[in-house]
Amino acid sequence: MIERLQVSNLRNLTQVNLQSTVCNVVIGANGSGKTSLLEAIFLLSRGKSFRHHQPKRYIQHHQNHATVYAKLNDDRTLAIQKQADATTILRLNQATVYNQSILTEQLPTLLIDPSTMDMLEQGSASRRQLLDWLVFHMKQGFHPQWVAYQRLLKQRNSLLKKTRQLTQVQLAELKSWDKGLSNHAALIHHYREQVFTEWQPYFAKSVLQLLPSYAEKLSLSYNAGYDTNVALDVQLNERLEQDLQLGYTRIGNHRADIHVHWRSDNTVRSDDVIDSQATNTNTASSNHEVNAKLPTLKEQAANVLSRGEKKLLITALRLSQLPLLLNDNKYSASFANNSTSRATPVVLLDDITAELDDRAIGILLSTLAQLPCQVFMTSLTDDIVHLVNELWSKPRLFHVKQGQIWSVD
Ligand SMILES: Nc1ncnc2c1ncn2[C@@H]1O[C@H](COP(=O)(O)OP(=O)(O)OP(=O)(O)O)[C@@H](O)[C@H]1O
Repeated sequence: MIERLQVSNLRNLTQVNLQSTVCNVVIGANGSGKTSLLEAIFLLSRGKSFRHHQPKRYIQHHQNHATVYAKLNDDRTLAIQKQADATTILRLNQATVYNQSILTEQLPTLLIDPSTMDMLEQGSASRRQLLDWLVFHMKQGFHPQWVAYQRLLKQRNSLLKKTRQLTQVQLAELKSWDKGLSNHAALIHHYREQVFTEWQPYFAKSVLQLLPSYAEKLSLSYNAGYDTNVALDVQLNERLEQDLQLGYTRIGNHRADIHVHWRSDNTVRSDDVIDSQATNTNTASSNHEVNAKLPTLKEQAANVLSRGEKKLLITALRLSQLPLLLNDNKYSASFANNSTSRATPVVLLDDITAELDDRAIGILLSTLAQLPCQVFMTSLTDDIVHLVNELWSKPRLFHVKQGQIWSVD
């Protein structure tokens, strides 16, 4: 859990130094710096912003670098410095580290914010990242495979981009990359599929809590990005001509996706049946018939749900990952070996009241309050403070104005 957080030169946060607790509520007007605070924590955990890829966008104007430092409750310290030329300096317990995944492992962050609310309609990247966040934290072997796969994919794509006609030497090189890609792909798919299978019942439970009228109607499916019954290199070989024309690799783990499906109830109530039969004098059907069958409709949930319901669905997708991660033995064991406590996930909830009604906010917060995680939530008003006080003991309340943050208690 983050006990102390220091941020400097990130957007309008010139110097922030705050002591945090399990539940932290950050209140301020539009443009005051609330999201920037969550962005700082996310940057420390993931090495990138959730708003802009280029550091110069979030480094404070006229400054060379932005820095985020956190001291955790077991005295571990984490720090990141991002420079305008995208150079990154990472520190764990004051020692320089060269791999962001080391900090990510120490500080798992889960973001629920309005900008990800169209992830159901967008391309597959954000949905794939959702699954990969879980896989990263639950399967230690996943990350090295993923890094190796990405490296080979990059080489392959730059060759495909360069030419439409391969020389014999290039073809041989491409085939050896494809072999490597195929081996990594099989393992990446294996990890993803395992985690996906474990995730499904947790998702169903979250839907039951957050969207009870859709319980049993919403389901998840995982698409590996290629036909997993055939080795990836065989498929890449078969469609090499098409990839050469496209200039990139069309199939593989990098195209994996998660879909949320909505399925209609295929029965209608008995009185509906009676009503519809009343207009049909020729029918011989009995009025006692209870369940009439209608064809089951199935389509992408995004086409059916309202905006508020979509937000709840995305919240359910993210929130359902936390109890799974916390119940996962490997996740707990990996931290038991070399530290006094496992990493407490940090949930970042931006603009909590946007598009959610009071009932949904109540369910979301009470679900979070039951999980052993740390929460930073932002809000324009203090309407939620009363509820937060009921659910958490000693939450901390912060006010933000023009990049200045102070604790109210
Ligand atoms: N690179 C930058 N340097 C300095 N200030 C910046 C930079 N980028 C953005 N800002 C400013 O930082 C301020 C804080 O933005 P932020 O998105 O954190 O506000 P917010 O409190 O979350 O607002 P809202 O409630 O409207 O979402 C904005 O006023 C913005 O103009």
